Amino acid sequence: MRRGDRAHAPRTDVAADGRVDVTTDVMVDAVTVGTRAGALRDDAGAPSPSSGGAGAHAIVTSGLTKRFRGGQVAVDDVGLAVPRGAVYGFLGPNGSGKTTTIRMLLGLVAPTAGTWSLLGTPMPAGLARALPRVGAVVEGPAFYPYLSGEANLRRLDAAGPGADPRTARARIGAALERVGLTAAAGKRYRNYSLGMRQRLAIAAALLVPRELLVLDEPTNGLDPQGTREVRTLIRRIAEDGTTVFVSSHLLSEVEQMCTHVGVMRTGRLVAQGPIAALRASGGQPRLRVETPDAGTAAAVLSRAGLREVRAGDGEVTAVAGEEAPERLCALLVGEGVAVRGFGVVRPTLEEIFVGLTGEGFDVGA
Ligand SMILES: Nc1ncnc2c1ncn2[C@@H]1O[C@H](COP(=O)(O)OP(=O)(O)OP(=O)(O)O)[C@@H](O)[C@H]1O
Repeated sequence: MRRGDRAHAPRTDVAADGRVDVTTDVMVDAVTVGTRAGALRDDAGAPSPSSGGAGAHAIVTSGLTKRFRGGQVAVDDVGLAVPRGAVYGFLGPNGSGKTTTIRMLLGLVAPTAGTWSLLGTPMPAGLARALPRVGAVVEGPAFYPYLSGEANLRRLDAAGPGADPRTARARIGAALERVGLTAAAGKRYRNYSLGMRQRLAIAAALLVPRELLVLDEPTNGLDPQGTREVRTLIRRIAEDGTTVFVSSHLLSEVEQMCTHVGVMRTGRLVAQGPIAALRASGGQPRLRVETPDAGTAAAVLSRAGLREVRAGDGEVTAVAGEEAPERLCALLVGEGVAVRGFGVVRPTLEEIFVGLTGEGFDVGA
């Protein structure tokens, strides 16, 4: 990962506060961040929507923009690159433009500017060709409360394009099985928990084989149990080879189930890349010592050659470096430091985002 490299078609903006923001159309297997310092990425070629993203990407957008009547820019120059096989977390606070982006991707609303491709097919010309390979739960299908889950799927299946009635039973059975609702197939929809309802919606999207599944906030409003169920299901679907593009306003959730992340803030994509690369970009792990003797501990660690030693109230931190933690612990104790807690901590994704973008990450806002 190199700081300062510029991704494909870089554009430099100077904001009113003098902040220099280098953003890019798209990125590939790397982290791209709009930061004060500039873009951050690995060296890689960039996919382009017009070439269908070179086939390696399920979604590519370039300069995707939506300005609503009245002038509000909901999505501003967004360059997504979603590799095939990824579970891509589209993260951002409420109102940051996630749903509008998803609606544009699926052809539900026309972009004001920009280009995009789905499964290697330039849009919107290829919508009819690509959409049958894309499952989506955006607004949620309308289910009848008095019908069972299975009966609801039967209705949706019959209405689906090209559904062969001879294979409907097997198709519905497989979809229910896939989302873990076989045992509850005969139960009325109105008696389903919220988690079961969400899984049924996903089953409806999977009635035919899909290469890409797009889910808009699938765990919104679910209790912890329902959230776990949906998270597990998403992982399983991805293991079967389907690319999943899932929006969320919860960083912890994205961290738990996604391989890649794109972060939206006020309509702009401010960071994007594999979670592992993003984590690695956050710097080295830090040693954290809880002690009432912070001054002494800091001196001992400095003498031991540790960098960035910081003494706070009841704790000392430093870059962990090469030294074995157990040796450092023994050293501290040997110097008479009362060690109450000792560990090596990695920066959280939230801390990394703040470090990279220079802004807080208040996704709950
Ligand atoms: N049809 C519309 N007309 C005008 N403004 C709109 C319209 N749809 C969305 N917006 C505005 O665009 C911005 C982005 O909304 P969007 O729903 O895409 O965000 P989001 O990140 O999905 O948030 P949420 O999770 O709350 O839906 C918001 O300020 C919203 O009020």
